Amino acid sequence: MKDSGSPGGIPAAAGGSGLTSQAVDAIEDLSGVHPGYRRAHAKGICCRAVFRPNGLAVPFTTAAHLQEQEVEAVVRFSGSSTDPALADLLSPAKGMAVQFSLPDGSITNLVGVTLPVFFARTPESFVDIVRFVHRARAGNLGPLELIKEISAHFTESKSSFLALKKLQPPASYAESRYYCIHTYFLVDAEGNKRPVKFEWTPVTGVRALSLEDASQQPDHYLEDELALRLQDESPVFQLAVIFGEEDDPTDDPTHAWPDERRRIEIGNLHLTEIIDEPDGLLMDPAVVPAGIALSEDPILHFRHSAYGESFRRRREEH
Ligand code: HEM
Repeated sequence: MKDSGSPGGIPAAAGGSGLTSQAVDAIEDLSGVHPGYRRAHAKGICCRAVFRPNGLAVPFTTAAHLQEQEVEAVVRFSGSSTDPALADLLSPAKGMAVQFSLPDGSITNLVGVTLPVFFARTPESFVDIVRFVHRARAGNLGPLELIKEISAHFTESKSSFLALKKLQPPASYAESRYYCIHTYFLVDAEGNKRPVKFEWTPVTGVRALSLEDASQQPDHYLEDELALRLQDESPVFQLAVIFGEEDDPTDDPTHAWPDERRRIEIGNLHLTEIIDEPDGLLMDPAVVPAGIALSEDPILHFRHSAYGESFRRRREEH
């Protein structure tokens, strides 16, 4: 467990190793520094929410927010770009980060995106790929040529870029499915550990726009749409856990598990209202409570220090 009790989940390791700074520098190079903004997923909108667990996770985990008591949460939806001004349509992958407030005053986070797999297997290859993208863009490659080039150089990125190519523009942040990608372990009262992945699915289903419709939307249509929607309704996401089996990799975020794995719905998240971003919000996916353990996935561990470093930089700029 990492820092789950610290205020706002601020990692003690902020400041980071050489590789952490290199990774954050490499992301910054993509569109320059935008003072005060997150170094990735810069553009976003926050909501207040309530998570109501249904008790079906109780045999598998002692995690406080997955028992039977409802907990408050903050949700931040985002576009993946490093540029906070980029139009929604131009950053294809979207994020949904959820921070649960646990009964003992600590927090835990689940961070998802609209792609089922990540493009890098290790922090080192993350840095190589981001630098490669930067160089290739400078050489004026179009988006499809860029994907082709990256897939040719970095075979581990293939599944992720295939999924990216298939992504359609979402109709709404509230009508998209979000994958938390990494493996975590649920830990039961006897200490038994089971590998799982988490997924958020909107109860009203997933809906995309045609390219023609999307091209007519205003630049910030997803934020506008969510704000309007929340005036009339309270969108609901189901949280699912998917159980890994014997040979399913638990340390590789570039690799999806087979579709037929056992899956249970363990609770519903109700979005209630749009709010300003709470001060000090940091969605570190490595902050987990008792009852959940991190897998050995090196990307999951690296995100702890990279998010801390981005947090430190954006806070200093305020
Ligand atoms: C080496 C791998 C990765 C690095 C270096 C990285 C880097 C970052 C950074 C620097 C931020 C901004 C953090 C902040 O200032 O609070 C961020 C945000 C985010 N990342 Fe990653 N990331 C990585 C992998 C992933 C993966 C695998 C996912 C998919 C689940 C993901 C989804 C997100 C989302 C949704 C946000 C926005 C969080 C929020 O709303 O606060 N990232 N990432």
